[in-house]
Amino acid sequence: MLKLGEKPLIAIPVNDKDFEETVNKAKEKGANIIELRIDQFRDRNINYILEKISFIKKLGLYVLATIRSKKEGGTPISDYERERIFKEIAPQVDIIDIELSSEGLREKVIKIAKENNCLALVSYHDFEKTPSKEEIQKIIDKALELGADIIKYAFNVKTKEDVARILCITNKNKDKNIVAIGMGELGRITRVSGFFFGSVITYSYIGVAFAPGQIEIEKLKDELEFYGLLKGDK
Ligand SMILES: O=C1C[C@@](O)(C(=O)O)C[C@@H](O)[C@@H]1O
Repeated sequence: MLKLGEKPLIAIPVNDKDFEETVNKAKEKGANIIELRIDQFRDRNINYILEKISFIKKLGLYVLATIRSKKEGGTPISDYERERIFKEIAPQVDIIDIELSSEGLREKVIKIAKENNCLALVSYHDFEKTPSKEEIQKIIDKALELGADIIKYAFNVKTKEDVARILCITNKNKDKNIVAIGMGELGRITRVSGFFFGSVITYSYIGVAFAPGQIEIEKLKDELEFYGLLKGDK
């Protein structure tokens, strides 16, 4: 099983366009996790998805399965379809991502993850703002109450105070498995510095960024190296 917190983990989101080329490059460039953004796949046939998972695992990379809801930046897929896909692929993946806002489905998906020895990653995205520290703490506490193994929050950063708030609340919760992301240019710094404050995974990219402020993997690795993070120093 994936060990969190031992060293910074780099996740590369992919869809099924240029899949093998991107995943091979991710392996070559030192990524640890491939996030399958199944919501962006052109084909969501189970065997097609399982082939992708097998390709990733043969390279010794971990698989994070995400079927992002429309309201949090994904594409329109029914909860029934999302549950069906997660059920079918759970035995083969390492982490499953489900939004805190997917009420009803979230409980089922967390149960599916635990029944299949996957880590349940409960995620929260706010593309408008960075909430208050009290609101962020409520997000963390609710995710934990639901049984999350990992809590991810990705907020739109508008000010340096937003950056400070994200890092401080992450530091306050560093005993938990937190993935802290400040989205946008100003938030970019969190994608490296988050590891100093307890964040366990950062999302990078090869080719085209999946979200605002992502850092290309070679530049990210240089920055992690420069700040002594690759040695596991926190
Ligand atoms: O939730 C996240 C984080 C992310 O949005 C980012 O900001 O890097 C990228 C998404 O693919 C992933 O599911």
